[in-house]
Formats: sequence, C-alpha cells, structure tokens
Amino acid sequence: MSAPFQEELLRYKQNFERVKLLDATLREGEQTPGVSFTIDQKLEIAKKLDELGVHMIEAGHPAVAPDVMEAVKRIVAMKKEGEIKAEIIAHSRAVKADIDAAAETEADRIAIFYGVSDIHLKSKHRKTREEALSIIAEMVEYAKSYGVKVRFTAEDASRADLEYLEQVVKTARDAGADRVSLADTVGILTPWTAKRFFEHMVKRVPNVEYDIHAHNDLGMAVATAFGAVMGGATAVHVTVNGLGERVGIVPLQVFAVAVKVHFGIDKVNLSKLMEVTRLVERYSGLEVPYNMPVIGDYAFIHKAGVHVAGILADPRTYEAFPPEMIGRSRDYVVDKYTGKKAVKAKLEKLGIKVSDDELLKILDEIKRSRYKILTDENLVSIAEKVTGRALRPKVTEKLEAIVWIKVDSNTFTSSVARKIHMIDGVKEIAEVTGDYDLIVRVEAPDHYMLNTVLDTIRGIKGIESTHTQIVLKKMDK
Ligand SMILES: CC(=O)SCCNC(=O)CCNC(=O)[C@H](O)C(C)(C)COP(=O)(O)OP(=O)(O)OC[C@H]1O[C@@H](n2cnc3c(N)ncnc32)[C@H](O)[C@@H]1OP(=O)(O)O
Ligand SMILES: O=C(O)CCC(=O)C(=O)O
Ligand SMILES: [Mg+2]
Repeated sequence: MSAPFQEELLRYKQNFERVKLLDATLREGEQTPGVSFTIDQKLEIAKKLDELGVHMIEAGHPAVAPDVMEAVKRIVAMKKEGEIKAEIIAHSRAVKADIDAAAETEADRIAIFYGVSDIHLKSKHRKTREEALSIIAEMVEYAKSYGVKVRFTAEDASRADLEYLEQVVKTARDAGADRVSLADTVGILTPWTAKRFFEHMVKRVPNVEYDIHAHNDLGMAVATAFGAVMGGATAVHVTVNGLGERVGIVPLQVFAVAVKVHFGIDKVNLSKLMEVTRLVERYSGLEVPYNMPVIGDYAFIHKAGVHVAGILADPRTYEAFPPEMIGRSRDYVVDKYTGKKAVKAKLEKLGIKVSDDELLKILDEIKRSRYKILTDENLVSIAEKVTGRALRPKVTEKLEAIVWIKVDSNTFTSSVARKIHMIDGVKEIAEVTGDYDLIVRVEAPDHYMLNTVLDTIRGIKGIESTHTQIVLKKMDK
C-alpha cells in the first residue's frame, strides 16, 4: 500500500498490533430486527469466533430472556472445558437484578452500561448527572463484589459533555472497572473526532483500557474504529456481517481486512472469514448485500471494459487487495460496458478464436443488446451470428452429466437442492449419504449449455465442492 501520507498512518502500527477484537454478534448482533439465534446456533457461532481468534466474546445480556441466560451459561461452560479460549462477557444494565443474572452465568466479565449524555440522563434515566455518578459507582462495585472483571460502558459517550464524561470514567475506574467502553451509540463520530476523543480521554483519565463501540448510522463505523485505535482505544467491538441495532456496528470482516491491508497485521485467521460470514448469514436469515465491502458477492467482480482490461493486465489496477487474501477469487461480467479485451479473453476461455474484425463486430452487437449480464451461452450465440461460423463443436445428441455436490456444513442441503432444482437443464436431484450430499443429473444440447448449467450450479451459495462426470454411454433395461 502506498497511499499519500501512508507513512504517517504506519506510525500507529503498534496500536493496531495491540488492539483486541471483541465480537458482539451474540449480543449486539441479536439486537438486529428479525434476528434470534437458537442456543445451539449461539454455541456454534461462539466456537467459530474462537477459532477465528477474536479475543473477547460478548455472549449476551442474561436478564433479557431465559434462553439468553442459558446460552451465556453454556458458552461459559465451553470456556471452562477448554473448548473456547476467548474472554466471555455478559452484558447488564446498571441494576442489581441484571448484574445478579450476569454473575449467575459465571462469565469472565460483566459489562455494565449506562447512558451518560444529557439526552439519555434526562429522558431515559430521569436522573441528574450526580445521581448517575453514584449509580455507576455503586453498580460497578456491586459487580466487582462477585469477583469478576468489570467493564463499564458509557452509552452515548460521543454525545456526552466531555468534562462530565471524564468524571464518569474516573468514577467507573475508581470503583473497579479495568475497561471502559466509550460508545458512539448513534454513529456520529468520524475518524478525526474519534482519534481526538480517545486521545483526550486516555490523557485525562489514564489507567483504564478503552473500548470503542461504533455504530454505522452514517457509514463511518470502520473509519471511526480506526480513528479510535489511533487515539488509544485498545479494543474494538465488531459483529459478524456488521449486525446490530438499526444498521449495526463495525463488521468484523471489514475491520480485520482493513487492518491487514494497511498494516500487514492478521488480527484473526483471515482464511476463515468467509466461513463465519456464511454461518451468520444462515443463522441470522440476513444475506450480506452484494456490494458489501470485502464479503459481498460483488467485492471482486469487475465490469467496465477499462477495468477489465486493467485487471487482465494486472489485478492491482482495480483491487485494493487480492481476493485470495480471504480465499476468494475474481471474475468479470460482460454487458454493454464491456471492451474488446474482456470479450476476447472470455471467448478464448471458451476455446474460441476470432479475428480482430470479428471481435469488433461482436462487441458492437453486445453494445446494442439488452442483456444485463451475458452468459457464456449468450456470448457464443452472438459470436456465431456475427461470424456466420458454427463455433460450438457439433454434437449429434444431447449431453448428460452427473454432478456430485458437497454442501458447506453450515448450509441446509435441502435449500441448496431447491435452488438447483430451479435451474433449466437439471433433470433429477437426490439427497444422499456419504462423501457427497447431493447427486444431480443434468442434460444439455451442447457443451456450452452444459457448461452454463454447471457454472450456475457452482455459483450457488453454500456449495463447498462439486465433482462432475460426463455420461459417455448408457444402457437402458
Ligand atoms: C445501546 C444498546 O444497545 S445498550 C443494550 C440494550 N439492551 C437491551 O435493551 C436488551 C433487551 N432489553 C430487554 O429485554 C428489556 O428492555 C429489559 C429486560 C432490559 C428491561 O425490560 P423492562 O423492565 O420491561 O423495561 P423497559 O424495556 O420497558 O424499559 C427500560 C427500563 O430500563 C431502564 N434502563 C435503561 N437503561 C438502563 C441502564 N443502563 N441501567 C439501568 N436502567 C436502565 C429504563 O430507564 C427503563 O426503566 P423504567 O421502566 O424505570 O423507565
Ligand atoms: O456496551 C457497549 O459497549 C455498547 C452498548 C451499546 O450497544 C451502544 O451503546 O450502542
Ligand atoms: Mg450498540
């Protein structure tokens, strides 16, 4: 990476080396509308997060509901059995009943939150600033009396009076909180103000470790987290796929890759990022948007002719980082934005050579067509029409193939089967036991159609691998 002033950013490398990731998918993430994980799903997600290498897991707010309590207890049990290494955190309001519930789980840490902006104090808590300070002191001390680690969260810290916030953090620290989360609850910080904010707080109230909890209401969450770490935050709250209240918080995958790209630091096992993406997509029921940075389907799909010509020459022309960094691959689509180089390369991949003159005519035809994305089959049809040559090898009868499919362990086999069933050319499908999960019989009039059907199958989310056999001969009984 050689952006202007990058060397200034690199001065903060050690801040990013020491920063810890706190994953809050099971607490903040479950506050996403429509998301409700089962206990078993939470255990699986917690295990996956631990394999990924996050330092802390905020497992839930036990006072919320019996199943939240049960899930936190079972995640703590996994920790005790050595199945999970990360610190386990239970969330709590600043009330004794919530703290008792959190303590009952035997989590490593209780995180107590209290809104500290005047808006929250007046409208929500109906407390004066002084009353709030004594509640914070009393509740942190109460949680400490259970012998656990305590984090205090200054909810809506980014809109609190700065001098009052200093008193809040001092009060929490002096009462025994060794970590304090400064929450940007409505996402109004920017990288610059976040940096200044954390620098100020670290200086004014030292001897406490600061967390940044940044919401994404203005699309700033990752950038705010960067600023906060540069300013001295030593933990960043993230969720898988950016889940959370309203539009969520810092997406784990985007933050981890941004740290890798800018500083060369692996905060987590990057090769497992897509696995956890799919797991949480499936259990949350929320698919990641196509254009989501890093993990969206289009993160490495190029389109404009100029771009494709660039990436064919050197992928770095239009990629901030190589897809292989997270086990993904690049591709490009063909439509009216395409140029000669893109079409030529696609045709060559299909084993078709055309003259320069033919190429120009094919391109012209593509530009007049109404296709939103041309499949290989569409492209070959246009090439045949333009050149007047049969570009498909002659076949006398239909082709048949058997495709053996292994479904990702985090995906329901039946849902993949349903999607495959809808593809033209798929004639039969069976769910099976053994090394593979599905066997599919495909028929197509020629190699190109067969390829298109197979490509469509391979493109279905949740398919881990396929093995295809072309049928040569058949004996009917
Ligand atoms: C910004 C964040 O995301 S912080 C995390 C927020 N988490 C949650 O809200 C977890 C899900 N919540 C719930 O299940 C419920 O709201 C519960 C169990 C916490 C409380 O339920 P209820 O007792 O029915 O209260 P209700 O939700 O109607 O109102 C919240 C009450 O908590 C109080 N409260 C809110 N935050 C806090 C706090 N940090 N500390 C102490 N009390 C608080 C409110 O003042 C209000 O009290 P009131 O009834 O005296 O006005
Ligand atoms: O506990 C925290 O750090 C954050 C609480 C929260 O979710 C928020 O303020 O948005
Ligand atoms: Mg939040």
